Formats: sequence, C-alpha cells, structure tokens
Amino acid sequence: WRMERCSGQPASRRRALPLLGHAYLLLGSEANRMSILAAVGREAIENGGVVAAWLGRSFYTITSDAAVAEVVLRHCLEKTAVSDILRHLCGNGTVSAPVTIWRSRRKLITPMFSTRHLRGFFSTFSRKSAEMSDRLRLAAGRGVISIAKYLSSYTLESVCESILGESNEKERSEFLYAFEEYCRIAVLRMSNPLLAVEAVFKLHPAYTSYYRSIRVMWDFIDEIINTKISLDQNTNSVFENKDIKYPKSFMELLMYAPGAGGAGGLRGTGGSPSVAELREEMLVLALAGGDTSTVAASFVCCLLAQQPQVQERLYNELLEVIGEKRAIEIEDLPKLKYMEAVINESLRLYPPVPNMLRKVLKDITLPSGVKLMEGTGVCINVWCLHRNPHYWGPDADVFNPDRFLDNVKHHPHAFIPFGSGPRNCIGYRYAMMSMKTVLATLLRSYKFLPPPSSGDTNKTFSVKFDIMLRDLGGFKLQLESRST
Ligand code: HEM
Repeated sequence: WRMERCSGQPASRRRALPLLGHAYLLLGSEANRMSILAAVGREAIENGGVVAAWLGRSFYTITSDAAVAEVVLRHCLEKTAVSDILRHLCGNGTVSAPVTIWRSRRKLITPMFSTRHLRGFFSTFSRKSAEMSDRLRLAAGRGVISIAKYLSSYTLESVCESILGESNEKERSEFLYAFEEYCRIAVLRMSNPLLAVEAVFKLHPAYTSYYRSIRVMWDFIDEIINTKISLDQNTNSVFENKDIKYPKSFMELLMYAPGAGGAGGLRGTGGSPSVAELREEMLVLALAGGDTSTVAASFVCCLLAQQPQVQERLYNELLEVIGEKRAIEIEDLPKLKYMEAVINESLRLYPPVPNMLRKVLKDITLPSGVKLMEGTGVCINVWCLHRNPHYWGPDADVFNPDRFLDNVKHHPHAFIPFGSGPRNCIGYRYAMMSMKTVLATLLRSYKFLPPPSSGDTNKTFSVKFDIMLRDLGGFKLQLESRST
C-alpha cells in the first residue's frame, strides 16, 4: 500500500497474494493470461491511464496511455528482471542487454539496417515469396490451412538467408520447433516469479526441455558461424576483406563491421569476434525478425479473409501499381499506400508484441502528478493502448484501414507496434518490406476466404500470449486460386 500511496497510482482492484502478488492471475492457460493482461490494461484506461500491480515482490505500473508510454520509452531504457529469462537465450544481444552493453551493440548493428543494405535483401524476399506462393498451389481449393505455417517458413527462410547467409531445411525446422518450445516455457517463467528462481525451476517438468531448446538454437547458429569463419580463413579473407560484393548477410556485415572491437563490441580475443557474441546478435536478429513478422503477416491474411471488400480494394491497388503478371520491384513497395494502411490497422488490433516492459532508474513525475518510482517496473499494455477509445474512438475494436489514410492526426504514441524512442525496433523497415512483398505476391495469386462457419465478419480473434501474441485458432483460412 505504501508504494501505491507514494506513487499516487490506484491499485488494481484484483486481490494481491503474499509472495506472488497479482502474478497468480497469470498462471492459467495462455488464453487466460492474455485476457487477464487485457482486463488489467482496461482497468488502467478506466483509471485515467495507469494502474498498479505486483508481479511477485516487484511493483509494476501498468499503462494504456500514450503520453505515459512516450515518457517511459524515451527515458527508461533498461529492461526489467523479466527480460533475464530472455537473456538465457540471447545473452547480451541487443534486445535483452543491460543498457551499459546495449548502447555499443545498438550502435554496431544500426548501419546494417541502412537503405543500401535493405535494398540488397529485397531479392531474397521476392524469391522466397514466389517459392511460398508455389507451395500454396497445392493447398488452394482444398479446404482449411494454417497460413502461419507457410508464412513462418517464408520468414525463417528469408531471415536465414539475409541474416545468417545459409542453413539447411531440416535444421531450420528443428530451430523453429525449439523456438516455439522455448517461448511456451519462457512465458511460464516470466509470469510466475517462483519459476524465475533457478533452484525452483529445476524441479519443474519443463526444465530439461527449456535448456534443450536453447541448446538446439545455439547449435544451429554456431554451426553456421563456424562454417563461415572456417570458409573465410581458408580463403584468407577473415576480417580483412573490405570489398565483398552485395548482398551480404547480416552476419557478414557484423563480422566486417568497422565498429566491431570497441567496448561491448563483437571482437573476441585475438581480434576476431567471439562465436558466443556473434551468436547472441544473430539469435536476436533471427528471433526478433522471424516470429514477429510471421505473426503480423498471418493476422493480416486472416483479417483479409474476413473482410472481402478490403481484400478486393487491396487487390485493385496491386493491379494498378504492379499489374497482373510482372514481377514486384522494390520501387513498387512505397506506392502501396492501401497495403500499408491494412498492415498498420492489423498491427494496431493485433500487435505481435502486446506488452513492453521497462525499469525505472530514476524517479519520474508524470504531468498527471503520478510518480514512476526508481527501481519499479512499467508495463506498457500495447494491446489496450491500441484499442483505447480515447485515441481511436468508440469503434476502436473495428478493423478499418481507412483510419491510417484519413488525415486525422492520432497521438504519435497511440500506435507503437514497433515501440518507440532510442530502444525501438531496429528492424521496422526490414519487416515492412518483407511483409509487403509476401502479401503482394500472395494476393495477386490467391483469394483468402474465412474457414467455413467462421461467423461474424468483424469478430475479434481469440488470442493467446506466449511472449508473442498468437491466434488461438491457429491462423486458419481457405485459399482460392485467382488464375482459374
Ligand atoms: C512485424 C514485425 C516486428 C514487430 C512488430 C517488432 C516489434 C518490436 C518491438 C515492439 C520492439 C521493442 C521492444 C521493447 O521496447 O521492449 C522491438 C525491438 C527490436 N526488434 Fe523488432 N519487431 C519486428 C520485426 C523485427 C525485425 C524484422 C528485426 C530484425 C531483422 C527486428 C529486430 C529488433 C531488435 C534487434 C530489437 C531490439 C532493439 C533494442 O533493444 O535496441 N524486429 N521490435
């Protein structure tokens, strides 16, 4: 009570238990976890933007308010202890690193996302999209499929080619399976403060599986790194070759980055990058870049299946900008304005990262007088912020891409699927390019239809939360070929 009083934050009306605080509410199924997070986010809206809750003995401010999100994302760059679970996998990789290490890591990978490098990856997106479209030919007209299954192969293949440079299919699917297993268990550990304690987790049935899945992912990346290093050594080019031709993989770019070697940079002993450090960054990019885009593109497809008029309008835009037959070119992408609005509206309603956590390092007093206290955590409830009627009107839950075409100005922090501030998503442009390319390829060849008897065309998908947001129904839809 003292914390709530000092911070001026209303306490959640849900009961807190000794030791667990409100964390016991998150212990049920993945769907239950998401509905609790959404309910607490709505409590914050009712309270004018914030509500206080306890995750174990840690005090958290939950917010669904754009102004609070802006302050937090600008000033609080440290992740909370919950991110320590991510560090088991990614170590000091950019996404999970403590601020002191994060600064140099972020500086090092930023140039890799320059326009020049991103342009180099377009050919990967377009080739992999065409391959996925071919694979789908067998599924068209043959009933219900999970579009996420196909999109996850597309994103992982593209990510592997552009980020790692190479990989084989069997190992890729083992990697994907291991990642799903890791997410399933990691979120249990994040939601249950007792399981965050290693000695307690050791007694849990998922303990072995958790570390096995991490091992599988590490081995996958290490194998690629070691092959690359020995190849380069054999050709005498390791770290000296400044004239490699584009497109390079992110891994090559990182190995040859001029900035590598500074404090926290990627040079291991003897002037070469340590495999462990390369692995950390590659894992961050492969994971942050793969699953998020799969989830985002899958929700777009399912929403389009529900909304035939939106899909037809998008198809017409594709005909106008690209036409029916010619290959998509990189210059087409910025012209697809309606496509961008559809993706944004989908990201608004179904943000793949529905919660962002930050630690407060210094007391901050918000304009409302509420205090964010040093040492406490903040959870930005993106799911509720994106559905907050205060910013999006009484029809906030309705899918309407025109919101992003109208000249109505929204609060700049009412829409933050990629975060914001110095620690925002570094792969935003990569993700948009990849998603636009695959969606344009698929929509020119297929019509998306909802599964039979899926009911209301504006229904909210039932979702679950396991680090990422996912459709509980498994992203099901039907395909009809446009060429018949
Ligand atoms: C639709 C796709 C994507 C979404 C919705 C998304 C979302 C996000 C969000 C919300 C954050 C900030 C998390 C926080 O503040 O706690 C983030 C960080 C990050 N994302 Fe993405 N992301 C996507 C795609 C990508 C891609 C394609 C890459 C790389 C290829 C990537 C790399 C990263 C990295 C490295 C960070 C950490 C940045 C830092 O801490 O400085 N993301 N992403």
